[in-house]
Amino acid sequence: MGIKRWHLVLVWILFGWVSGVCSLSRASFPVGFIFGTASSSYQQYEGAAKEGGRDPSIWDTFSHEYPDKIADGSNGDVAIDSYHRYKEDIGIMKEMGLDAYRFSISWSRILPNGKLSGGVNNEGINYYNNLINELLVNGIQPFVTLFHWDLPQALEDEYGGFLSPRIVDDFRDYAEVCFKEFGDRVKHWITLNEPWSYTYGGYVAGFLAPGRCSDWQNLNCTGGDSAVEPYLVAHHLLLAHAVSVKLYRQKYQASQEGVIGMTLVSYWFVPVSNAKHQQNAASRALDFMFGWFMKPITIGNYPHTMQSLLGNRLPKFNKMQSKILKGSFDFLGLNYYTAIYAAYASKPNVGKSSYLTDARTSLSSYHNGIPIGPMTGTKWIYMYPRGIRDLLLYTKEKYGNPLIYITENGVGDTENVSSPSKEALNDKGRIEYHRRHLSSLQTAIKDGVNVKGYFAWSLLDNFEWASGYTVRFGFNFVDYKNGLKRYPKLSAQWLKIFLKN
Ligand SMILES: N=C(CCCS[C@@H]1CC(=O)N(Cc2ccccc2)C1=O)N[C@@H]1O[C@H](CO[C@@H]2OC[C@@H](O)[C@H](O)[C@H]2O)[C@@H](O)[C@H](O)[C@H]1O
Repeated sequence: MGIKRWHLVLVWILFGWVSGVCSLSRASFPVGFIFGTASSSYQQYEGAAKEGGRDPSIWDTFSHEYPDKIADGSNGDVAIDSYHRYKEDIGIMKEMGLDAYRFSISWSRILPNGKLSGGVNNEGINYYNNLINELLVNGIQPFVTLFHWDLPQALEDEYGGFLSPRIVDDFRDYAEVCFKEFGDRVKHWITLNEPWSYTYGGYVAGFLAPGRCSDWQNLNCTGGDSAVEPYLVAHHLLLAHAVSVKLYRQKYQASQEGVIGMTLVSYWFVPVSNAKHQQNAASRALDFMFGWFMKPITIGNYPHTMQSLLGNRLPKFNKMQSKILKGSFDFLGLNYYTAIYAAYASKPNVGKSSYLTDARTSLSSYHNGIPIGPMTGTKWIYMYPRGIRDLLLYTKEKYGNPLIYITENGVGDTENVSSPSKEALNDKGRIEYHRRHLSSLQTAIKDGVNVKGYFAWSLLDNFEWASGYTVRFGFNFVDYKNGLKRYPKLSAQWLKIFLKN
């Protein structure tokens, strides 16, 4: 029986698929596409919590006062000691062939008591100058986040941190010190990392600092109101962002020629069926997580769904605030980890409101007992690579195709490995996760999404907030029991080859 035409077509398709998937490399992406890794100051990379003139952040307080809220009762006092080892770590980045490094500045290392009036800590300025200079001499671009959740404790004590509008001017003053001191060499600024996570973790569910939520939610919080405080905190985060972008554009951008944006995180929400009310539920879920911040920085106001469902619980922007918020980003940082099913949920019959139920949606990683994607080493991350493309296409279509950098994507291992064993370094699951997400990202680029870079979370294992050191996201293993020695995992070798070709 002769080879039929459709046989040839099938072979051609299979060959194309195999060569596409297997030969994915830097060359699969546009020339100039930036590949990097991401990190943050307190959470993972700095340590030296009490050294170099730094004063406590809310994470120093939270991890020391509530060790039971951290899986292994640990903290970031030493973390992985990048404060002293940054040259070694930059050597690892160079060896891997990375183009850029995203890190955050510790606010309380620059302004120990949070305010400009309290004085600038020159040891902090020196540390970050050394870090930035070492990156640049090694041909690595710094992408700098101003706020990655480690608020100076002094501001939390004085006026409740982001619960108060007073934070807006203090954040702007802090941002200006950074623009002045580092802006001649830092050309990519990110004002906030994941304002949703800071708000949700710190004021809705209470598992992140400062650990606030409604008492009736029985989540062992330190006080708070999950129906009101999250919307106040988010409002002040947005205003702090907007006044800092305005300052940068008015006073520094012309001479320093950098760009500034914000990093948002979102699930991709999959409706449990095509029924209209289920599709609307998924859309509402996106508004309450992504649109909550993306809409204000795009058009200067909150999503209509939030306005109609929340009424007076949602603060309002005045004309001036709306004006400075609208278009307050040159690029969007987008963090994507996983997708989740969204279903319609009726208004809860308990009289109490909470962000947890305000969107009238029920979220689950399972539908009819089937997970949304293969499980991974991290309990809330199910492999759903098409979600990065769907979220990018949604952003392109709904928010005017902005310039985007994927500023975090990654997966953690939770095996209780404590030594750099063969098994611990053999992280095939991480290779599969990143390869599949990069393949999906490549498709999104072909679909016309304006994405110019990808930062993996994370270069090194590190302190993972409520999970402490029990979850490992690094391409490089850190031996916490033996001098924080760094060991490349299999994924580090894979990424090095990916970046070379
Ligand atoms: N983890 C987040 C928040 C993602 C929100 S999506 C999903 C929903 C949810 O409730 N959680 C848990 C959560 C929410 C907020 C913060 C941390 C963890 C999610 O991660 N973002 C980035 O993820 C990275 C990996 O997060 C880890 O994920 C596994 C968790 O067990 C661990 O505590 C967390 O640090 C962090 O290291 C970065 O600092 C952070 O920017």
